[in-house]
Amino acid sequence: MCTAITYQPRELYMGRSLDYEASYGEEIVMLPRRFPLRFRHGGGSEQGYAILGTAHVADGYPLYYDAVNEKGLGIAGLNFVGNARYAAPQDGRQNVAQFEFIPWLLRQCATLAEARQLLQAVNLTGTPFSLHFPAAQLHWLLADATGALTLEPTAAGLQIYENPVGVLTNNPPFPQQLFALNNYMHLSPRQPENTFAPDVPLQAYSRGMGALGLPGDLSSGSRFVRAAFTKLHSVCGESEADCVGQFFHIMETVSQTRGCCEVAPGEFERTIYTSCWNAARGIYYYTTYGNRRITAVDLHREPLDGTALRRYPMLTAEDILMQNGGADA
Ligand SMILES: C[C@H](CCC(=O)NCCS(=O)(=O)O)[C@H]1CC[C@H]2[C@@H]3CC[C@@H]4C[C@H](O)CC[C@]4(C)[C@H]3C[C@H](O)[C@]12C
Repeated sequence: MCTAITYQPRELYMGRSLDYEASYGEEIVMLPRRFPLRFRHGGGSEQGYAILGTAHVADGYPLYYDAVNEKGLGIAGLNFVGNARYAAPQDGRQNVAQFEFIPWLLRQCATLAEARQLLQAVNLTGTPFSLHFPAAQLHWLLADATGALTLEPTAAGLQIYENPVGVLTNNPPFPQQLFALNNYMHLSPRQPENTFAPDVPLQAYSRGMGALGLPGDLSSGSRFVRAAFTKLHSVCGESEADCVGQFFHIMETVSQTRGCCEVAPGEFERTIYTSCWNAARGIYYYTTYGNRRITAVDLHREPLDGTALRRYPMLTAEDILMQNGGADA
């Protein structure tokens, strides 16, 4: 499972959690403007916008999970197993294999409006990257500071939905996830009033009772509602650190603790990493299951006009500051 959100207290922050039982070996990967990209079904580009995100690099190719470009357009791919359908390559159309979708899009689009335009013509194919990597069944959250879209590849082609809450999880398809919010319209960060039976002496005996009924389990549908409620009521401070910290707090409400979701005997899903980028500044922050210290890679400290990928393996060891009893104590 995974959850992706946008969060825009002022500037736009966007990111995702990746929940899985195993890691493929994720790295923070910067693709510079002049990295030559060849597309599987023809064509390529010698240059375009620089991209920063999480990828698994295979044979020198960045298989991106989520990323942002230097213009602030960002995207995250999440599992959509059982519902994603890709097409076969077709003559006369722009054929893009799903594994090259993120670099293909972020390389050439500066804005959501440009992306929306370009997506009209795309034919997303199920072409596998290699025998080792069959096509992942995904859907995507795509956003810039003007808004967010959900992209779902179906048998009828790529469905493009406005995403007014800026949240995406896995199944069911996005329209059903969004519809489910209707069931929770009574939830509130304020204490409830007794409309149940005013003549019965009911009391709000604990804080937080306005959100009683917010689903607490780990299913996709429940994480969607919980992330939306938390994000939409989130209040955050002014500084970059305040906003980034608050973003990770929102994501903690949907994080997976090893042991609570068994996917095979003795195998458990966990939140392998959580990312958060400041779209305008091109700073990519992340935490991992093992290391909760926020680590960052800044696109603008990289050689943007380069030709070679720049790679930073994710840090996965806990980094605990011992505050007393040190050498100089
Ligand atoms: C497994 C992850 C989703 C986690 C998730 O949601 N787990 C819950 C299952 S459930 O939905 O709740 O049942 C997904 C998310 C992004 C994916 C990569 C995208 C690039 C590349 C595309 C290629 O085609 C295949 C290899 C490739 C490296 C992909 C591997 C894998 O597929 C990744 C990591």
